[in-house]
Amino acid sequence: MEGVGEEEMEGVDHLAHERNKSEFDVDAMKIVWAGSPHAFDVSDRISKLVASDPGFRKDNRSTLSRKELFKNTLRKAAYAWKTIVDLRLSEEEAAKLRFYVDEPAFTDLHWGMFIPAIKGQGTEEQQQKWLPLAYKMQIIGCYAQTELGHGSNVQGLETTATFDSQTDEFIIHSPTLTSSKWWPGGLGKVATHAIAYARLIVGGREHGVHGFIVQLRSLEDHSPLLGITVGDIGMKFGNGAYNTMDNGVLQFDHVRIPRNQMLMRVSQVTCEGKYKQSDVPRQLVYGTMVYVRQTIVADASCALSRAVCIATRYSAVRRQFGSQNGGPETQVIDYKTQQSRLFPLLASAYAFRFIGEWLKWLYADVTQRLQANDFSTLPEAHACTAGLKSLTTTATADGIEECRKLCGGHGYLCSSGLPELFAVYVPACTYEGDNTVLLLQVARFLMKTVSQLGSRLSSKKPVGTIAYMTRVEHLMQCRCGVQRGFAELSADLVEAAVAHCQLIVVSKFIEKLQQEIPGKGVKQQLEVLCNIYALFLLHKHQGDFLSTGCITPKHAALANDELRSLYSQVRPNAIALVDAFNYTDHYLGSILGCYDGNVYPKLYEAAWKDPLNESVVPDGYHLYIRPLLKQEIRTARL
Ligand SMILES: CC/C=C\C/C=C\C/C=C\C/C=C/C(=O)SCCNC(=O)CCNC(=O)[C@H](O)C(C)(C)COP(=O)(O)OP(=O)(O)OC[C@H]1O[C@@H](n2cnc3c(N)ncnc32)[C@H](O)[C@@H]1OP(=O)(O)O
Ligand SMILES: Cc1cc2nc3c(=O)[nH]c(=O)nc-3n(C[C@H](O)[C@H](O)[C@H](O)COP(=O)(O)OP(=O)(O)OC[C@H]3O[C@@H](n4cnc5c(N)ncnc54)[C@H](O)[C@@H]3O)c2cc1C
Repeated sequence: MEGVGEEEMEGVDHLAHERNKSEFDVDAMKIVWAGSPHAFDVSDRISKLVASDPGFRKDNRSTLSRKELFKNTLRKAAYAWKTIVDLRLSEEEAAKLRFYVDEPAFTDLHWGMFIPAIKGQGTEEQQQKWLPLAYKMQIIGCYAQTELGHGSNVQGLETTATFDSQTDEFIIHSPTLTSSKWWPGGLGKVATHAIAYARLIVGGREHGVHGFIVQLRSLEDHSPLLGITVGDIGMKFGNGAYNTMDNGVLQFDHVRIPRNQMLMRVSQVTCEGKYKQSDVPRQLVYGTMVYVRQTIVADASCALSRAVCIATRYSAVRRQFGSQNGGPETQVIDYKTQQSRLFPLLASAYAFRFIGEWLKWLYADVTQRLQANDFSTLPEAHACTAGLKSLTTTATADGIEECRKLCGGHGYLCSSGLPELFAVYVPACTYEGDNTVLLLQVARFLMKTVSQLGSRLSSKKPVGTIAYMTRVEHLMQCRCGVQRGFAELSADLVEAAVAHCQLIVVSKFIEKLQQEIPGKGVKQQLEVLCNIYALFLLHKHQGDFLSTGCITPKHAALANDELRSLYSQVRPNAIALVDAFNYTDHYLGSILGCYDGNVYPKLYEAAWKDPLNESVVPDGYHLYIRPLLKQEIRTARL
């Protein structure tokens, strides 16, 4: 490294003056962010464990070829498993460890979808057989639903599962090219088993899409089993990024599996070839998606807070213009324009944290009710998970990109961590349900509720997240008909669905503030953030609020004045508010966001480590540069 003194690299906290300005107890806020003292302890311990272990180093990802990258991911997954076993980590600690390793891998799908699918849709017997193997990773599973021709339209899947009563087996088959499974993570190169979704055919009759446990690869030598064609679907968006994952393609050629490998909690096929439906609603076949959507909402705040932490710290370090009498220039975080772009994202990170917490509670509640055969809250749980997944992932992906822009040119460097964060995160707007398709589900739920409000026959009063509807006068007077024009009005209905979900986020943030929150100044800071979140939305959508007569122009102006004042209140606390996320430099993976704010020497040093700088004269000079300079280009071999 050239030109950087040791003292500039080590030990000095360049953000100390910012930290000294804060007006609240950061340690208490860390507990609020983590959810509880216990959750903080686990998260803090495990994040430090991962950060201090060279086996989990991740700063070289963008320079590796796909093959090297993938092999490195396999190594890390194996090393993570060894660490989990050696240290006898609990399930909670193990999940945190995978989280802080921070690399998309087949294990996400194994633990995040394969196991939950068996738990949610398998019978007791099936769970007893498969879960111990999966927990010990003696089998590795993926979730194979999407096909080349159909993803959103699950009922349009073409793979078939035909019951053969002679052998007591299902024959799993891909009848067309478009029925090839396409996208499942972990499928391409690793999974030994899949939960494959296929149209069930019994005695010549079709019974819709069901899940089946299918072995794909030999447990001895990993070769595909008879009738299975399987591979990776190729490079995806961004260098490094999600290419650590082996999203796969899979074709079945009349693959036979025993009858007891159909997931039979929701419906069963007997050995005589009888199809039986349990009392539970058919939609429970979609249960794994509801579960994962809920975890995606909980994770959105992690990705957004990470980007916000980077952009906030860097905005306090970066100075441009405004030097007075040769003094320092202005920190860019002091520009009102920077604040008006950054602080709503900081507020969103906190808002999404709390909505994630609440959704976890809602999911646990609906699960408990389902076990007691109470299905009444399932439609609301579906609408909430679908809608909030859509809202939080869209806002988070857009927010990460905005944070990159807030960091100016340096935000475009891979060493800022933001390009990779965006590339890894943005598919969340598509997987587990395209965000528009999911909002249409919310709209459908809202319209159904409105039509019931208008019906004299219905005695149902809306409760939970739709209770407010009884207080909206024109909705109460609405007389159904809404279902008829649904497709025509769908673009507007999607906007209504977003507004409904925003209302949930704001009201749950307000509810959070009604709880006791210990720690000096902590509640006050959260109140400021909550007001920013709500007023920013009001400001952004003031056209809608004004045109519907919900507010007057005077209200709109007052809201905007208040917003500016709130930004000034956040300013001295901004660094402490992102410190409260308690992220290690390893997890952040960003020179711009490093804790000590010593950005420039680190950027300078990192540049010299780039493989292109290994030689002063680049490879290719003699072939392509010198002939150009010497005007010998016509004779050069190109
Ligand atoms: C810890 C981390 C964990 C895991 C790792 C996380 C991420 C790893 C990265 C990636 C993994 C990605 C995995 C995947 O992407 S898996 C594939 C996901 N695919 C989808 O999400 C497809 C989206 N499509 C659908 O969900 C459905 O097909 C859709 C709901 C759009 C339409 O279904 P269908 O046509 O059958 O239904 P409708 O006629 O519209 O509705 C009928 C009825 O059912 C209700 N409904 C629909 N879905 C559900 C549900 N999930 N739960 C409950 N109820 C549901 C719907 O509202 C209708 O009700 P009603 O109006 O009363 O008739
Ligand atoms: C990184 C990644 C990982 C994935 N992992 C898995 C996995 O592990 N397992 C698995 O099974 N799948 C997986 N998927 C697949 C994923 O679930 C689907 O891609 C997703 O559900 C969207 O479906 P689609 O691709 O068919 O999109 P499409 O439905 O083809 O969407 C294309 C466009 O059409 C629009 N559209 C579609 N239907 C409607 C409608 N009714 N009304 C209005 N507009 C509509 C959409 O909004 C979108 O703009 C993964 C995908 C990605 C990108």
